[in-house]
Amino acid sequence: MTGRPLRLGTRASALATSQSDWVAERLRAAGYQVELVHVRTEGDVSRASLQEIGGTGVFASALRDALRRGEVDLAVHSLKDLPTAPEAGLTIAAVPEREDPRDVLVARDGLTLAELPTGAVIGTGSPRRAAQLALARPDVQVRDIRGNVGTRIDLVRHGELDAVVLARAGLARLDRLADATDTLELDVMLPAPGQAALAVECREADHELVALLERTLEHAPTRAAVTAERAVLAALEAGCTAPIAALATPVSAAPHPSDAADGALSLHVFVALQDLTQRHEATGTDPVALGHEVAQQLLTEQLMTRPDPAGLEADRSRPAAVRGAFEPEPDL
Ligand SMILES: NCc1[nH]cc(CCC(=O)O)c1CC(=O)O
Repeated sequence: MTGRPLRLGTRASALATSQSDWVAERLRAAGYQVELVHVRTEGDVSRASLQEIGGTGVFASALRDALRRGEVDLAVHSLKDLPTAPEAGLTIAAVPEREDPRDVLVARDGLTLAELPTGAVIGTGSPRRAAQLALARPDVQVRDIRGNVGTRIDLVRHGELDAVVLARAGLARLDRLADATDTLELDVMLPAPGQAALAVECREADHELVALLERTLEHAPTRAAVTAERAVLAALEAGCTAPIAALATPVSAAPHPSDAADGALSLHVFVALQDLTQRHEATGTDPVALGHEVAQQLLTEQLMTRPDPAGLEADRSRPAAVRGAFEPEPDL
């Protein structure tokens, strides 16, 4: 690590570049030399839908290959786009402090979600967002869209859609927060597991670099929160294919802010399975155990309350939750 700059592999998209630049700047401020190396990924090249090109991790895999081949030393991912399975030979050496995890609406004429007229068309490629929109506004239409943040906002600008839903963190990183017309509160729109957090990955065997990244970039409360959120995802992915939202926050009921450092987390989870939507909340101190506990509660409840297929067919009056496989949110 002495002498030679650290090679940070990045995709060329505006969001990936801004995230990589942010990490590079932090490392430079700590006294290290960093150079950015552009890596092309299948997710950037292909216009096919994410499901066609293989689902999870299409953006991460080319970066990971470059890491394993030794072409780059570290890579920055949006944590919510990373599959939960650990990657042999690589490690997430640091999870920096997350941004505001909420989703926002970018709507025409400065409209909020509540102000959109009946029948308004809202674009999103995320079954998680579609399911929660259907609950909050059963009267709007959800249209499946793809593309990076700029492309999505342009669909509203050009009048093809009334609104799109995006992660506030993505807009913040692109310095486009001014485009947001409404911040969706957590009781309306729970974010994806890991949303607004970054993962800084490197080779497990680069012990010096692992220690350097941890020292310079790691934020323990964010790591604990996303660990709980991803534990839910990992546990539920095995057993169901529903859209999943999860957010862990430090329990802040403590009378003195310093008491919150005892590590207690509150974990909120939303799952939409056909006509059945469930929300759960639990508190605990062990992130993985907490995630598994909530996943188990959801699976048990689902087995007990799942309506029979005939009932599902007959009851068309309920909000149309999304009937699709879980997919990590596409594009960028
Ligand atoms: N899958 C797309 C993606 N991946 C990360 C972000 C935003 C930043 C983040 O959530 O960390 C976005 C865009 C979006 O969902 O609006």
